[in-house]
Amino acid sequence: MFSKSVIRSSRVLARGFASTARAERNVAVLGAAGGIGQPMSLLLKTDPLVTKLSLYDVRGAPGVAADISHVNTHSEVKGFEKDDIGAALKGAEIVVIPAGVPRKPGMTRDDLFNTNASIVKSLAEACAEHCPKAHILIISNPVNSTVPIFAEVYKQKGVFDEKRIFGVTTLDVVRASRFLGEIKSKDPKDVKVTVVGGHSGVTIIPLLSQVEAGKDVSGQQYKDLVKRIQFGGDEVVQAKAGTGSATLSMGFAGARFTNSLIRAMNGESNVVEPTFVLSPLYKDQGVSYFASNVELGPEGVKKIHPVGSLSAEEEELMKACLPELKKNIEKGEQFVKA
Ligand SMILES: NC(=O)C1=CN([C@@H]2O[C@H](COP(=O)(O)OP(=O)(O)OC[C@H]3O[C@@H](n4cnc5c(N)ncnc54)[C@H](O)[C@@H]3O)[C@@H](O)[C@H]2O)C=CC1
Ligand SMILES: O=C([O-])CC(=O)C(=O)O
Repeated sequence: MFSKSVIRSSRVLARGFASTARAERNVAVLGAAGGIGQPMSLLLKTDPLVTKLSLYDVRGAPGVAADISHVNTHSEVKGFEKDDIGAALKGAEIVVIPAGVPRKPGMTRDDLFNTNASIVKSLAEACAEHCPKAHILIISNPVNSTVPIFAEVYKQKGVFDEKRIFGVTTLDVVRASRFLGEIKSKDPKDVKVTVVGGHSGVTIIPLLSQVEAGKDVSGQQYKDLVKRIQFGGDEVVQAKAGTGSATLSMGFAGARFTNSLIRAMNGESNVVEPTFVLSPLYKDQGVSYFASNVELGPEGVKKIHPVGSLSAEEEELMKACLPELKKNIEKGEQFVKA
């Protein structure tokens, strides 16, 4: 699953290992025993760029850690019990957060707000105390609200750094590439679709007009493809029939984003991923967070790319996205301010 540049980067690290210290990259996962947490932690264990993995959950993390620690890669894995979050976060450079409840059929992501807002707020308080400089990768839904919640807690604690808080929207990008590749009979690795906006329903905007393979998709096929990308999460929720939402594909997507960030932290240039961050792009319309292509660097966000030129259809998608996104963001901010 890792790109040629990762393999190159890890070989550089491996070559340097005999004579120089390996770049330490400590990753903590909060919610590590869950449906996403387990496969994502396994993939992180297989990532040569991760050197230490701290697995935390309110239940079951030591067992998951014991299991994963037997995989024969060089990284060290430790599991932490409910009351040990401080120890789990100590020294973490990247904290990936899939803690919280998933959807059941008939629910929207916003229906998760009441439960997950409190979980994310308490985890933000713990991160602010124990690893305020770590990069934070938020997976817990509703991402459009949980990212502002996390940021507001950090502002209150005086440790906010807009460059280090990311909403993980990689699954939308993974789906867009897979679904477009499928209808065009192309290898998804050659079909890179930028997905902008947020992470729920109409706030998800795939920019198909900017991809060679997507330019000529039109009419009903275009509508169906956009709908499938926007509501791909529902497809999985329905198929799982009450037992949860996407976990395995999300584990893959979360590990991919983490790997991209580490490569950028290790000095690789031009590492670009769509992600939901504090953004100037639609600030004038009251939308303070927005997912777009972001160049990553050692300090996190290096450069936020503009969305580029939009087709008439994409302009319409943007009109539907912005008011919904604004509402979701404000709801998250108000939760902490109140
Ligand atoms: N950003 C995205 O693209 C996606 C986000 N999600 C979201 O990810 C979240 C997790 O989904 P699943 O792993 O399927 O759920 P799950 O229920 O299988 O796992 C969640 C884990 O979080 C743990 N947890 C609960 N409160 C915690 C706390 N305070 N501290 C640490 N751990 C805590 C639980 O014990 C459980 O092990 C959901 O909110 C879901 O909607 C799911 C798929 C894609
Ligand atoms: O649909 C859900 O609830 C989980 C999710 O965010 C996704 O699969 O994109």
